[in-house]
Amino acid sequence: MRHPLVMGNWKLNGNKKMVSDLIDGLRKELNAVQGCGVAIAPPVMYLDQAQQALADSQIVLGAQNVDVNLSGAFTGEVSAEMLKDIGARYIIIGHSERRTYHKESDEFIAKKFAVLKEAGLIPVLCIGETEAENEAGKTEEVCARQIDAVLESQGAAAFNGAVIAYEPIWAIGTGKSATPAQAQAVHKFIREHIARKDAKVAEQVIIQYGGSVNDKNAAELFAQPDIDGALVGGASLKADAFAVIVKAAAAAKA
Ligand SMILES: O=C[C@H](O)COP(=O)(O)O
Repeated sequence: MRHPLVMGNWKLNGNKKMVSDLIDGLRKELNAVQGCGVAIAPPVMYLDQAQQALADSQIVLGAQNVDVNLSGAFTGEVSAEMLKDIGARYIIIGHSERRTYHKESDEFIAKKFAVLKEAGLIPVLCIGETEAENEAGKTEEVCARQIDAVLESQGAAAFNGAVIAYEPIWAIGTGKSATPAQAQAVHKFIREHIARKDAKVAEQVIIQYGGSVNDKNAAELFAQPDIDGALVGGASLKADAFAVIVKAAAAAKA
């Protein structure tokens, strides 16, 4: 039985006070929630502060990126071992903002996936199509290609214990979420695509939806059978809104 996971991607936002205030708020709001995994991915600069603030809570630390290299002359990078050392567990890779602004390819992201698995960390593999691809009817083709980069290099078993976040790019930060039916159709396709290689792996893999998830639309998204929680951007910066999303996931999958 899959458990939902709601993860907050803080992106390039925050400062020391905000980290402290937001985590205080989350701890209060989410104190008694059960049945839904919760993670936050603050900017790398604040991971240590966040980990200390999360002590003895059920909220798990995550991170927004990782390098493919483990150590050496790679200025500005952060390794899987460093993330592990600091206490992070869920690591976002392949976010469309990195694919776009940092020109990360499917193959490069697949390498990050392998590095994280090797380190015992949990990849949160973001996939999703642009608006033009969506309008051209290429959503499934794009998602399949992005997943295949991992499937073909590492096999279906690599998705054991991993997380996929389906994030249509046209829905990110736009206030225009995919409808529950639209998202469910793509999630079902993703699960079936993996099931062609390994049905057991496909059944357990957590497939989050991301893209303008908020406290108003979360419940109807989570009511869909293949939507296992969310990767939340903007709404993860407010403790009360994020808590409503987490509680909606817990209630939908109880
Ligand atoms: O990683 C999170 C996604 O990019 C969604 O961001 P958003 O909730 O602000 O649309």
